[in-house]
Amino acid sequence: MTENHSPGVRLRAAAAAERPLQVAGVINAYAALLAKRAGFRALYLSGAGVANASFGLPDLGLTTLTQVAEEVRRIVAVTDLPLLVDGDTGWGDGLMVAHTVETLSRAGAAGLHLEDQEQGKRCGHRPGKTLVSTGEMMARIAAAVRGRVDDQFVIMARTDAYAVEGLEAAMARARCYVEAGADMIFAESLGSLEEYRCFAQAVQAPVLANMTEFGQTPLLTVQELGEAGVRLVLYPLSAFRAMSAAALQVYETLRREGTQQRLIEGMQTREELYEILGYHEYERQRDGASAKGE
Ligand SMILES: C[C@](O)(C(=O)O)[C@H](CC(=O)O)C(=O)O
Ligand SMILES: [Mg+2]
Repeated sequence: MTENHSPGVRLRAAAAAERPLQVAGVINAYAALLAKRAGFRALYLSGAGVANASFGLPDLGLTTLTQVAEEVRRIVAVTDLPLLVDGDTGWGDGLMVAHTVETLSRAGAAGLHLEDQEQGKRCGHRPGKTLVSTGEMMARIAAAVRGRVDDQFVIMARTDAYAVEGLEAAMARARCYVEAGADMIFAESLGSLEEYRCFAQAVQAPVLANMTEFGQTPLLTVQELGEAGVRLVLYPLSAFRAMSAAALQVYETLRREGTQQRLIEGMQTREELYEILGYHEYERQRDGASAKGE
Protein backbone atom coordinates (compact mmCIF):
# COMPACT_ATOMS: atom_id res chain seq x y z
CA MET A 1 0.00 0.00 0.00
CA THR A 2 1.63 3.20 -1.15
CA GLU A 3 0.88 6.83 -0.61
CA ASN A 4 -1.16 6.75 -3.83
CA HIS A 5 -3.92 5.05 -1.92
CA SER A 6 -5.99 7.18 0.42
CA PRO A 7 -5.33 6.78 4.16
CA GLY A 8 -8.74 5.11 4.55
CA VAL A 9 -7.87 2.54 1.91
CA ARG A 10 -4.58 1.87 3.66
CA LEU A 11 -6.25 1.37 7.04
CA ARG A 12 -8.79 -1.05 5.57
CA ALA A 13 -6.01 -2.90 3.76
CA ALA A 14 -3.96 -3.16 6.96
CA ALA A 15 -6.98 -4.60 8.80
CA ALA A 16 -7.46 -7.13 6.01
CA ALA A 17 -3.78 -8.11 5.92
CA GLU A 18 -3.11 -8.45 9.65
CA ARG A 19 -5.66 -10.29 11.74
CA PRO A 20 -6.17 -8.95 14.24
CA LEU A 21 -4.54 -5.64 13.38
CA GLN A 22 -2.39 -4.30 16.20
CA VAL A 23 -2.84 -0.53 16.38
CA ALA A 24 -0.14 1.48 18.17
CA GLY A 25 -1.08 4.56 20.14
CA VAL A 26 1.37 7.38 19.41
CA ILE A 27 1.41 10.64 21.30
CA ASN A 28 3.27 12.59 18.62
CA ALA A 29 5.17 12.38 15.35
CA TYR A 30 8.35 11.00 16.88
CA ALA A 31 6.42 8.22 18.64
CA ALA A 32 4.91 7.41 15.24
CA LEU A 33 8.39 6.89 13.84
CA LEU A 34 9.22 4.60 16.76
CA ALA A 35 6.06 2.52 16.26
CA LYS A 36 6.81 2.21 12.58
CA ARG A 37 10.34 1.08 13.41
CA ALA A 38 8.86 -1.62 15.66
CA GLY A 39 6.83 -2.94 12.71
CA PHE A 40 3.31 -1.66 13.40
CA ARG A 41 1.11 -1.29 10.34
CA ALA A 42 -1.40 1.16 11.80
CA LEU A 43 -1.26 4.03 14.27
CA TYR A 44 -3.68 5.67 16.67
CA LEU A 45 -3.90 9.18 18.03
CA SER A 46 -5.45 8.95 21.46
CA GLY A 47 -7.66 11.71 22.80
CA ALA A 48 -6.25 11.08 26.24
CA GLY A 49 -2.76 11.14 24.74
CA VAL A 50 -3.27 14.59 23.18
CA ALA A 51 -4.85 15.97 26.34
CA ASN A 52 -2.32 14.42 28.76
CA ALA A 53 0.91 14.63 26.79
CA SER A 54 0.52 17.80 24.73
CA PHE A 55 -1.56 19.87 27.14
CA GLY A 56 -1.05 18.34 30.60
CA LEU A 57 -4.82 18.03 30.90
CA PRO A 58 -7.12 15.16 31.89
CA ASP A 59 -9.13 13.25 29.28
CA LEU A 60 -12.40 15.09 29.83
CA GLY A 61 -13.11 16.55 26.41
CA LEU A 62 -11.02 19.69 26.97
CA THR A 63 -9.04 19.62 23.74
CA THR A 64 -10.40 21.06 20.51
CA LEU A 65 -10.76 19.69 17.00
CA THR A 66 -8.12 22.16 15.79
CA GLN A 67 -5.61 20.92 18.33
CA VAL A 68 -6.21 17.27 17.45
CA ALA A 69 -6.08 17.99 13.70
CA GLU A 70 -2.74 19.74 14.16
CA GLU A 71 -1.34 16.65 15.86
CA VAL A 72 -2.70 14.52 12.99
CA ARG A 73 -0.93 16.70 10.40
CA ARG A 74 2.37 16.38 12.23
CA ILE A 75 2.11 12.59 12.40
CA VAL A 76 1.08 11.99 8.80
CA ALA A 77 3.80 14.36 7.60
CA VAL A 78 6.46 11.88 8.73
CA THR A 79 4.88 8.47 8.19
CA ASP A 80 2.72 6.79 5.58
CA LEU A 81 1.15 4.42 8.12
CA PRO A 82 -2.63 4.86 8.36
CA LEU A 83 -3.73 6.80 11.43
CA LEU A 84 -6.97 6.17 13.33
CA VAL A 85 -7.97 9.21 15.37
CA ASP A 86 -9.92 9.50 18.59
CA GLY A 87 -12.78 11.86 17.72
CA ASP A 88 -14.32 11.72 21.21
CA THR A 89 -17.97 12.79 20.78
CA GLY A 90 -17.33 14.72 17.56
CA TRP A 91 -17.16 18.19 19.14
CA GLY A 92 -20.79 19.08 18.62
CA ASP A 93 -24.04 18.30 16.89
CA GLY A 94 -24.75 16.93 13.41
CA LEU A 95 -23.26 19.67 11.28
CA MET A 96 -20.21 19.89 13.54
CA VAL A 97 -19.71 16.10 13.46
CA ALA A 98 -19.66 16.22 9.66
CA HIS A 99 -17.17 19.08 9.85
CA THR A 100 -15.02 17.04 12.25
CA VAL A 101 -14.89 14.14 9.80
CA GLU A 102 -14.02 16.43 6.92
CA THR A 103 -11.34 18.26 8.93
CA LEU A 104 -9.63 15.11 10.19
CA SER A 105 -9.81 13.50 6.77
CA ARG A 106 -8.26 16.54 5.09
CA ALA A 107 -5.61 16.59 7.84
CA GLY A 108 -4.60 13.10 6.69
CA ALA A 109 -6.35 10.73 9.12
CA ALA A 110 -7.47 7.32 7.86
CA GLY A 111 -10.48 7.16 10.11
CA LEU A 112 -11.90 8.28 13.42
CA HIS A 113 -13.96 6.87 16.23
CA LEU A 114 -16.91 8.64 17.73
CA GLU A 115 -18.37 7.55 21.03
CA ASP A 116 -21.92 7.43 22.34
CA GLN A 117 -21.23 9.46 25.46
CA GLU A 118 -22.75 12.86 26.09
CA GLN A 119 -20.64 15.89 25.12
CA GLY A 120 -19.16 16.23 28.62
CA LYS A 121 -17.32 12.95 28.06
CA ARG A 122 -15.12 10.91 30.37
CA CYS A 123 -12.41 8.33 29.91
CA GLY A 124 -14.09 5.04 28.98
CA HIS A 125 -12.61 3.32 31.99
CA ARG A 126 -13.86 5.79 34.61
CA PRO A 127 -17.17 5.69 36.45
CA GLY A 128 -19.94 8.22 35.89
CA LYS A 129 -20.31 8.01 32.12
CA THR A 130 -23.59 9.20 30.62
CA LEU A 131 -24.75 8.06 27.20
CA VAL A 132 -26.83 9.65 24.50
CA SER A 133 -29.79 7.60 23.25
CA THR A 134 -29.27 5.01 20.53
CA GLY A 135 -31.18 7.24 18.11
CA GLU A 136 -29.00 10.24 18.88
CA MET A 137 -25.85 8.21 18.34
CA MET A 138 -27.23 6.86 15.06
CA ALA A 139 -27.76 10.46 13.97
CA ARG A 140 -24.18 11.24 15.01
CA ILE A 141 -22.93 8.40 12.81
CA ALA A 142 -25.12 9.42 9.89
CA ALA A 143 -23.72 12.96 10.18
CA ALA A 144 -20.19 11.53 10.20
CA VAL A 145 -20.94 9.56 7.04
CA ARG A 146 -22.23 12.76 5.40
CA GLY A 147 -18.97 14.52 6.29
CA ARG A 148 -16.79 12.07 4.40
CA VAL A 149 -14.71 13.54 1.62
CA ASP A 150 -13.27 10.09 0.85
CA ASP A 151 -15.72 7.20 0.95
CA GLN A 152 -12.98 4.90 2.25
CA PHE A 153 -12.39 7.04 5.36
CA VAL A 154 -13.20 4.75 8.28
CA ILE A 155 -16.07 5.72 10.56
CA MET A 156 -15.74 3.69 13.73
CA ALA A 157 -18.52 3.87 16.31
CA ARG A 158 -17.44 3.41 19.88
CA THR A 159 -19.94 2.25 22.40
CA ASP A 160 -19.36 2.97 26.06
CA ALA A 161 -22.64 1.22 26.91
CA TYR A 162 -21.18 -1.96 28.45
CA ALA A 163 -20.23 -0.18 31.69
CA VAL A 164 -23.55 1.67 31.89
CA GLU A 165 -26.20 -0.66 30.42
CA GLY A 166 -24.51 -4.09 30.19
CA LEU A 167 -23.33 -6.40 27.42
CA GLU A 168 -26.66 -7.12 25.70
CA ALA A 169 -27.51 -3.43 25.43
CA ALA A 170 -24.02 -2.60 24.18
CA MET A 171 -24.32 -5.23 21.44
CA ALA A 172 -27.79 -4.02 20.47
CA ARG A 173 -26.48 -0.46 20.22
CA ALA A 174 -23.50 -1.62 18.12
CA ARG A 175 -25.84 -3.35 15.65
CA CYS A 176 -27.82 -0.12 15.30
CA TYR A 177 -24.62 1.85 14.78
CA VAL A 178 -23.60 -0.45 11.93
CA GLU A 179 -27.06 0.06 10.45
CA ALA A 180 -26.51 3.82 10.69
CA GLY A 181 -23.33 3.50 8.62
CA ALA A 182 -20.47 2.68 10.98
CA ASP A 183 -17.71 0.67 9.28
CA MET A 184 -16.23 -0.70 12.49
CA ILE A 185 -17.14 -0.91 16.17
CA PHE A 186 -15.01 -0.01 19.20
CA ALA A 187 -16.32 -2.13 22.06
CA GLU A 188 -15.18 -0.12 25.06
CA SER A 189 -14.18 -1.56 28.44
CA LEU A 190 -15.59 -5.09 28.17
CA GLY A 191 -14.78 -7.30 31.13
CA SER A 192 -13.54 -10.58 29.66
CA LEU A 193 -12.40 -12.49 26.59
CA GLU A 194 -15.76 -14.31 26.52
CA GLU A 195 -17.55 -10.98 26.25
CA TYR A 196 -15.37 -9.96 23.31
CA ARG A 197 -16.17 -13.30 21.64
CA CYS A 198 -19.87 -12.75 22.16
CA PHE A 199 -19.66 -9.16 20.92
CA ALA A 200 -17.67 -10.01 17.79
CA GLN A 201 -20.20 -12.70 16.90
CA ALA A 202 -23.16 -10.40 17.42
CA VAL A 203 -21.91 -7.56 15.22
CA GLN A 204 -21.56 -7.62 11.43
CA ALA A 205 -18.54 -5.31 11.36
CA PRO A 206 -14.91 -5.50 12.49
CA VAL A 207 -14.67 -5.08 16.27
CA LEU A 208 -11.84 -3.30 18.07
CA ALA A 209 -10.69 -4.22 21.58
CA ASN A 210 -8.98 -1.57 23.68
CA MET A 211 -6.08 -3.05 25.65
CA THR A 212 -5.46 0.05 27.71
CA GLU A 213 -3.59 -0.61 30.94
CA PHE A 214 -4.91 -0.09 34.46
CA GLY A 215 -8.50 0.02 33.21
CA GLN A 216 -11.56 -2.23 33.38
CA THR A 217 -10.49 -4.72 30.72
CA PRO A 218 -8.02 -7.56 31.39
CA LEU A 219 -4.87 -7.43 29.27
CA LEU A 220 -5.56 -10.12 26.68
CA THR A 221 -3.06 -11.26 24.08
CA VAL A 222 -3.42 -10.58 20.40
CA GLN A 223 -3.70 -14.35 19.84
CA GLU A 224 -6.55 -14.69 22.34
CA LEU A 225 -8.42 -11.73 20.88
CA GLY A 226 -7.89 -12.95 17.33
CA GLU A 227 -9.31 -16.35 18.20
CA ALA A 228 -12.30 -14.62 19.78
CA GLY A 229 -13.04 -12.87 16.47
CA VAL A 230 -11.71 -9.42 17.36
CA ARG A 231 -10.25 -7.69 14.31
CA LEU A 232 -8.34 -4.72 15.76
CA VAL A 233 -6.38 -4.53 19.00
CA LEU A 234 -5.54 -1.09 20.36
CA TYR A 235 -2.73 -0.04 22.71
CA PRO A 236 -3.64 3.64 23.08
CA LEU A 237 -1.26 4.78 25.81
CA SER A 238 1.17 1.90 26.44
CA ALA A 239 4.26 3.71 25.17
CA PHE A 240 3.16 7.00 26.76
CA ARG A 241 2.82 5.34 30.17
CA ALA A 242 6.28 3.79 29.81
CA MET A 243 7.86 7.05 28.58
CA SER A 244 6.26 8.96 31.43
CA ALA A 245 7.55 6.59 34.10
CA ALA A 246 11.03 6.66 32.52
CA ALA A 247 11.05 10.46 32.29
CA LEU A 248 9.99 10.91 35.90
CA GLN A 249 12.71 8.55 37.02
CA VAL A 250 15.28 10.53 35.03
CA TYR A 251 14.19 13.87 36.47
CA GLU A 252 14.18 12.49 40.01
CA THR A 253 17.59 10.87 39.61
CA LEU A 254 19.11 14.06 38.19
CA ARG A 255 17.81 16.02 41.16
CA ARG A 256 18.92 13.42 43.67
CA GLU A 257 22.30 12.46 42.26
CA GLY A 258 23.30 15.57 40.34
CA THR A 259 24.47 13.46 37.39
CA GLN A 260 23.02 11.20 34.71
CA GLN A 261 25.85 8.65 34.94
CA ARG A 262 23.56 5.85 36.14
CA LEU A 263 20.91 6.68 33.56
CA ILE A 264 22.95 6.57 30.37
CA GLU A 265 22.43 2.84 29.92
CA GLY A 266 18.67 3.28 29.61
CA MET A 267 18.79 6.19 27.15
CA GLN A 268 18.36 6.22 23.41
CA THR A 269 21.71 7.35 22.01
CA ARG A 270 22.19 10.31 19.71
CA GLU A 271 23.01 7.93 16.88
CA GLU A 272 19.82 5.91 17.47
CA LEU A 273 17.78 9.09 17.51
CA TYR A 274 19.33 10.24 14.24
CA GLU A 275 18.72 6.88 12.67
CA ILE A 276 15.01 6.96 13.51
CA LEU A 277 14.74 10.54 12.23
CA GLY A 278 16.73 9.89 9.05
CA TYR A 279 18.90 12.80 10.22
CA HIS A 280 21.86 12.02 7.98
CA GLU A 281 19.66 12.01 4.90
CA TYR A 282 18.33 15.46 5.81
CA GLU A 283 21.90 16.62 6.40
CA ARG A 284 23.03 15.30 3.04
CA GLN A 285 20.21 17.23 1.41
CA ARG A 286 21.31 20.41 3.17
CA ASP A 287 24.96 19.83 2.18
CA GLY A 288 23.89 19.16 -1.41
CA ALA A 289 21.84 22.33 -1.42
CA SER A 290 24.68 24.48 -0.04
CA ALA A 291 27.19 22.92 -2.51
CA LYS A 292 24.89 24.11 -5.30
CA GLY A 293 24.82 27.52 -3.68
CA GLU A 294 21.07 27.33 -2.93
C1 LIG B 1 -8.84 4.97 24.15
C2 LIG B 1 -9.03 6.23 24.90
O1 LIG B 1 -10.25 6.83 24.50
C3 LIG B 1 -7.94 7.25 24.56
O2 LIG B 1 -8.23 8.46 24.55
O3 LIG B 1 -6.80 6.81 24.36
C4 LIG B 1 -9.02 6.04 26.44
C5 LIG B 1 -7.82 5.29 26.95
C6 LIG B 1 -7.59 5.33 28.44
O4 LIG B 1 -7.94 6.31 29.10
O5 LIG B 1 -6.96 4.41 28.95
C7 LIG B 1 -10.33 5.37 26.85
O6 LIG B 1 -10.40 4.14 26.84
O7 LIG B 1 -11.28 6.09 27.17
MG1 LIG C 1 -10.31 8.81 24.19
